[in-house]
Amino acid sequence: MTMIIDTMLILEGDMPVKDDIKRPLVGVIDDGTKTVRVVIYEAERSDELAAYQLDKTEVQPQEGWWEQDPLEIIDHIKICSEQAIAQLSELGYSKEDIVTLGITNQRETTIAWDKYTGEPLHPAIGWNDIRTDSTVDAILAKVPDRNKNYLKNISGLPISPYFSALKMRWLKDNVKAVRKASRDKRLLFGTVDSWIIWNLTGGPHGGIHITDVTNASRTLLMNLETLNWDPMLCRLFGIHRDCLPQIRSSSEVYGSVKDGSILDGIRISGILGNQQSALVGQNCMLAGQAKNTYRSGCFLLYNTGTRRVQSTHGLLTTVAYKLGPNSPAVYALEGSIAVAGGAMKFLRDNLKLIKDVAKDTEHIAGQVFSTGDVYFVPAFNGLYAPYWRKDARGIICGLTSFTTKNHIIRAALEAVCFQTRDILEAMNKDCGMPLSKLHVDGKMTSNDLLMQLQADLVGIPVLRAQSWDMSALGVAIVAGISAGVWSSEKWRQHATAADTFLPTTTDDDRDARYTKWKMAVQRSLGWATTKKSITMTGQAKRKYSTVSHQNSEISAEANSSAENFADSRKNSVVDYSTDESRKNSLAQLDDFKRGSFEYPDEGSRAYEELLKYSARKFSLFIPLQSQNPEQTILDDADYFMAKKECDYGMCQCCPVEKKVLTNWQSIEEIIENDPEIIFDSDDNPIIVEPVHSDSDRNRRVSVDKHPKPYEKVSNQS
Ligand SMILES: Nc1ncnc2c1ncn2[C@@H]1O[C@H](COP(=O)(O)OP(=O)(O)O)[C@@H](O)[C@H]1O
Ligand SMILES: O=P(O)(O)OC[C@H](O)CO
Repeated sequence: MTMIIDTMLILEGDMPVKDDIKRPLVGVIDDGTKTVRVVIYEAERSDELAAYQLDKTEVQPQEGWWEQDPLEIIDHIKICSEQAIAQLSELGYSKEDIVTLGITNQRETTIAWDKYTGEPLHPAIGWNDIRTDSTVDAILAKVPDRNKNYLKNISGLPISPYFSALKMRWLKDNVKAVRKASRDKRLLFGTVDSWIIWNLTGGPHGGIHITDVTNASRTLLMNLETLNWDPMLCRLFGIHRDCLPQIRSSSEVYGSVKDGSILDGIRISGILGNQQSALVGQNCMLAGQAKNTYRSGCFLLYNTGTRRVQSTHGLLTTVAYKLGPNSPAVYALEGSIAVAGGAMKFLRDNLKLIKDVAKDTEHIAGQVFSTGDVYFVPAFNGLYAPYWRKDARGIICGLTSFTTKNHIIRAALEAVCFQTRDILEAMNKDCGMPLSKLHVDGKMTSNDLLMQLQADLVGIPVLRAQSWDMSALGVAIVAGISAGVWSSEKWRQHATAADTFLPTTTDDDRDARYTKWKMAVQRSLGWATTKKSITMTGQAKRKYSTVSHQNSEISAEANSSAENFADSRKNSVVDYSTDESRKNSLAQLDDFKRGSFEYPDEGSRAYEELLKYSARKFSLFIPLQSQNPEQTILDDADYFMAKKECDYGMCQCCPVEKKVLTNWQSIEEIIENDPEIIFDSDDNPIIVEPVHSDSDRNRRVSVDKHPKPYEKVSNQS
């Protein structure tokens, strides 16, 4: 084959460029949950010219906690950039051909750092981290009816551990260095896009502290209408605006790289959260178009144009993109699924059922024709949309003596498809119009079996994108548009799906299977009990009683005996590590008429032993106030679930208005009347409460009123 070379374009020593036309290049930094990638595109082209990626170190210091090293992200970016740029020379390009950079990133993951030293003050708290369970409860306690949707009208989001405001609050409450930096006015907060851009543009030496509307819309601090930090939300979560980045559009020139790295001098002109970026990459830029990205999690975004649709079925309202400072924001409804590909890694790493995620899931699950009625709900960190149940936990149900690992692996794949159907059902209800086809992307979509199952279980064609990585492409387009090298119109012609999977099932089959899935979901709800979160969050010393189901009254006399018993044991070292000693300790408790039990001092060996073994072995721990002499474990779970339904506004019994209404006046009141904990110069907590005069007590606080003066009430060391 003869290759025609355009000598005008080729410098001595260079290899020919693709199509013999040398185009400007657009670089993308894509920080995902598990990997950092640098991709380089030719402008107006969806093919990757060069790419390099590195895996990140996953740190799970406790159950449910997911941390990342912010400095590793920056180091990986440097290495990936060097490696990707090195590939360019073989293609007749050089670094100088990169005219601009776009940044796309895992959303919600939160970093706190010192603006003068650039040091991270804590590892990044991952989007899927649920350490903030108790922070959520504390915030819910402040809002009427503990309604998790109370802030949805302003922010588009429910109050959930998923979003950054909760992570920021946790950092301020739990990390001394963060509190100190806040007091010294050195604290900067940001999602990963902000951290990366601040570092690229100079860090402590003039780095710019910015984010874009898509990332900001995932913090629970941005007002969806003003597209700015909402003063009420900032006060409710106790986050000072000075710590937060400036919110910019998704497509404009923000500045240039000034970090001495290989990228130095290149301008940055696009930022998009990775799911919004995939929406653009999939060319779903008209209202009514939707895409689903299957990676560790799975995220279905439905473009609603410039209209902000308020979901009443558990979806989020989020900013899809804003293509320039003067362009209008385009919004989307989002269904977020916490665990999709993550379940495959669980099968590989935890259950050891497979060795290679990509090969084995498709091959092994394909050896059976169905799951044999097995359902797998991978609610490892609770369930996101449309349920928003942080108390859900993973289950595999329907096991029989015929079940094999093939059925379980197939059930894990189907779980991704059923969760997608959950989202589509909610979207149909919110938008009133069923989706006619589903555009898909993400690494998992290379699994043909999964794609066919998806079409079969949702009953609409599934259109797989040409490349799995639409997230990187999306931000390349918006960065290219603002740099004047990419026209979205021209690019649209390239945006065709590679494969289509058509449904092969009947409506009845599909619906019967889906009904069973919902039964499985029901069974996963309410599983995480208070006992569990105590173990996970390290909250200490609460009074619990071990409950025997035949046991009835706890008289005042019994209580006082139990207290004496508890007092006498509080500081003694108890060994709970053997069955015998646990049995003895329980027998002793029984001797004291199964009364209240005081936890030993936190940090003592007895305490550690108790946490270690009680979670697994003790019959049941529930708070004293909730005792019900008649109850069985199942009754207790039912009670717990019914209560949560109401708390979370998911029940049928509460009126709809109650679930979505946000009353500005009462938010103001909540903030005004909420005692706040601040810290003195020695880092001792001081509780301050608003000063109330008698005449204040019955008066509603008006919206535009300045905060009341605070009075120091007590010192707690
Ligand atoms: N062929 C496949 N079949 C099923 N699951 C897959 C396949 N390929 C990748 N996965 C899963 O998809 C996810 C891919 O995620 P990836 O895009 O690498 O990272 P991120 O965590 O940054 O989203 C992983 O959790 C992996 O288990
Ligand atoms: O990196 P991913 O694909 O896991 O994306 C995570 C999402 O942005 C979380 O909202």
